[in-house]
Amino acid sequence: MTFALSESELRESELLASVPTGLLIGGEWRQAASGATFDVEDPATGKVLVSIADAAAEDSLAALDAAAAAQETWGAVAPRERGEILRRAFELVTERADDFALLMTLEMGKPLAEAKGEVAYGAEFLRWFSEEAVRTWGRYSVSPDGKSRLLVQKKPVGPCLLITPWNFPLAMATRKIAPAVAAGCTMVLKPARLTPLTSQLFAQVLQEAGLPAGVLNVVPSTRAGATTGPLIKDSRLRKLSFTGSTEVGRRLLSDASETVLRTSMELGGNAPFVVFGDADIDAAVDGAMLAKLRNMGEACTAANRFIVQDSIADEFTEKFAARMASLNTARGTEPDSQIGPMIDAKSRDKIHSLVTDAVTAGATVITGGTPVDGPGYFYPPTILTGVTEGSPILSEEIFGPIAPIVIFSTEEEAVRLANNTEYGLAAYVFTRDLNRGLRVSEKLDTGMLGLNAGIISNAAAPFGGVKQSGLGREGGLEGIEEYLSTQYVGIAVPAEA
Ligand SMILES: NC(=O)c1ccc[n+]([C@@H]2O[C@H](COP(=O)([O-])OP(=O)(O)OC[C@H]3O[C@@H](n4cnc5c(N)ncnc54)[C@H](O)[C@@H]3O)[C@@H](O)[C@H]2O)c1
Ligand SMILES: O=CCCC(=O)O
Repeated sequence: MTFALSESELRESELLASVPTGLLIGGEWRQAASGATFDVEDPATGKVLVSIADAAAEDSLAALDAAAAAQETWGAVAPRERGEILRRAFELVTERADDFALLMTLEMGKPLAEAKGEVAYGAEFLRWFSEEAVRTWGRYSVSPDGKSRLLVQKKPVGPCLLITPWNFPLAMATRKIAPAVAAGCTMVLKPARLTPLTSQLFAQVLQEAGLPAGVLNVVPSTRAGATTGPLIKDSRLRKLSFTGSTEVGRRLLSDASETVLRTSMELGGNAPFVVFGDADIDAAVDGAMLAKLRNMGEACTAANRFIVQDSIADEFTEKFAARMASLNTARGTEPDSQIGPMIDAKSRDKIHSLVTDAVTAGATVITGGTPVDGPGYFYPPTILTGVTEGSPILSEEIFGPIAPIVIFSTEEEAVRLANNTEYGLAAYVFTRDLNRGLRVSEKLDTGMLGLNAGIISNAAAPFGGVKQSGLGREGGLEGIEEYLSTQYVGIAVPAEA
């Protein structure tokens, strides 16, 4: 007996069939040397979407050979030409926004509307760095004693290893690839094992946009450490840019120290969301929904701890809980889906154990708190009150739609609670008092802060953290600097004619 595919199933299978399944090495799509492949699954159903080549060390070394061979020629390409490739890639990604969005929803689970938001956000890095490619300024100056001249010039840092996470499969890739292209670097990209398909499609689009062979090489793999380790030890590699957990970042930093490899580390977060008694409560609830539920809470910028002043805590909690409880949890391809599945069973189970530990320690569940039955790794939006200080849910990155609320009474206490974490990526502050907002922003140890704003990500802004949230910045004027090295040339005073 045969069953006809529905229109949406047909669209999904056509799109999946169009994604390259090989490794991209030196401009060619090829199988892994061992012939190994791995399955990519849909987290909403657990079904296999497609199988792709599984790179091992010999493949990633071949990718580095290709990147190293292409570096000199690529570094000499005119900045305007590099910028125009990025601009064409921006246009192609934008034209194919529906394909990229559906692919991300299929492999990562986020609702289609969110996936479309990520396409727009991810594409902005291509546009932004297409404009920055021609602005890598050096300088020429007279030395203070007048006895020489100082020329400072910027050069591409050289072949880079880029390692990306699963939560924003397009934007985390474009945020690294676009500045590397703009700066004239060649690359080996190792996308996350759980979401390699978006990077595969994006690499194909870059080829269409005119990126020369060998500039970008892509090696999806199930053995991340074994595949990338030999590259980190190889003196031809000049830069490692990693986005992922603090735990893995710490390990990579240690490995990179052997060759004193230049690194950028975009790591985990534990963002406080502070609401003062003088805040516009409805605006704070709108902000809380964005800061907590963007990407179902699977974002490094996600509000992880809600720190709310006692005078407005009941009103804020009631309004926030009503909004959280009203959301529809469903496969991201369903038109009414607002919350898709968590990425995998391990992630869903970790979230649930943080919730149950908090409850055992005395917290109250206001809404949610129980995994959704059935296929897929769904967890409902959840609010906890009465969470005790020292509870793991306040110190660990939750990475799910859970909002623990703690109450404070003075500004000093709010700052102390907010800073009580090893992380320092993002924070959010809601107050009508601008002076207070600025005063508190100066006291919070984070790389980024939303003042009366629940979303801060922007290609034109320097994204990154302090403390154990990482090193370096992506996006903004700063982003291209991560891919440039500075060379100083001391020049004798020009001789008299
Ligand atoms: N600061 C940021 O900009 C930012 C952005 C997105 C995600 N993140 C963080 O990423 C984490 C979620 O992503 P994840 O679960 O994919 O993180 P992860 O650290 O498990 O994996 C990230 C990437 O590193 C690879 N990897 C894992 N072990 C490795 C090893 N030993 N050697 C080399 N590569 C290795 C993975 O395959 C993946 O490609 C969260 O902590 C989140 O906060 C940070
Ligand atoms: O997960 C963290 C990255 C999210 C972002 O770029 O806004």
